[in-house]
Amino acid sequence: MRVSDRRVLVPCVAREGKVREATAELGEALRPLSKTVYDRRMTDPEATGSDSHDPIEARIRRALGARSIVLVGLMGAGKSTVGRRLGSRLGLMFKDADSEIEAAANLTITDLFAIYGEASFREGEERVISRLLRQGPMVLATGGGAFMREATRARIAESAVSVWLRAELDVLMRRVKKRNTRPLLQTADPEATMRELMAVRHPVYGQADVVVLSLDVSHDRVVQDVLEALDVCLNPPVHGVAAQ
Ligand SMILES: Nc1ncnc2c1ncn2[C@@H]1O[C@H](COP(=O)(O)OP(=O)(O)OP(=O)(O)O)[C@@H](O)[C@H]1O
Ligand SMILES: O=C(O)C1=C[C@@H](O)[C@@H](O)[C@H](O)C1
Ligand SMILES: [Mg+2]
Repeated sequence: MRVSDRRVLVPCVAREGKVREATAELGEALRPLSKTVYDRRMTDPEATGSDSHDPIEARIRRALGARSIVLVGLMGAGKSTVGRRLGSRLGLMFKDADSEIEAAANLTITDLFAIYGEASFREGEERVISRLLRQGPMVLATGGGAFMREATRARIAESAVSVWLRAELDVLMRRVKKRNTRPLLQTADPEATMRELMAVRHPVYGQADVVVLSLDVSHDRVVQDVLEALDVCLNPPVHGVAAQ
């Protein structure tokens, strides 16, 4: 089953640490049981799709196979810092597209924008992400604008599970104030700029497979929310099937 196939996969939304399933286009009864769950249900009709003795990290790794986890979202959402911790929980390599672009160009993003302009940065970003996606499985933190590019979204859908780290404006602004290395926010009114970016980008970030709120809580709490949301998406609980 492909995660990008929304006809069969339930998009998941984590709200305030509590993972819940959003709408599924297919009814629950149409979702096939895995052989293991089917066997377990012979003796325990209440059994669900996940095995409590099987650590969440192992379940996710197994369901991912060769696919990567790609984090998307605005500047300050936590893609880099949460992503690194997520990679370490899952035993997956972590890559940050922004750092990879800087390494490839031997320039900072600020200098790349200043010398070559944003359009050239975006082309480089598309190429770097495409290369990284071929090197998975990994946890990949993208730059805030990367998912806005259709070709990049298509590549991510083919070879990864995408996670939108969604944060409120005040949380983002508190976080981005720590550094002045983001060219797009070097404006007279960075908060207004961020608000405009939210209006344009949120509908596109909303195409990600999984949405997790990046709340004003510890990094580790957000990592746990991402793991739980991924688990629900990749290993959906089985409900509503009558006992045999
Ligand atoms: N859950 C969190 N709790 C506390 N601080 C956080 C949390 N998430 C992110 N931060 C802090 O916010 C800042 C930005 O985080 P991070 O760099 O991970 O964001 P990003 O999505 O990669 O955006 P950018 O690439 O623009 O920095 C960092 O200082 C980070 O430590
Ligand atoms: O949101 C954006 O468009 C950007 C975010 C950063 O991660 C960098 O990729 C760059 O500063 C552009
Ligand atoms: Mg980052």
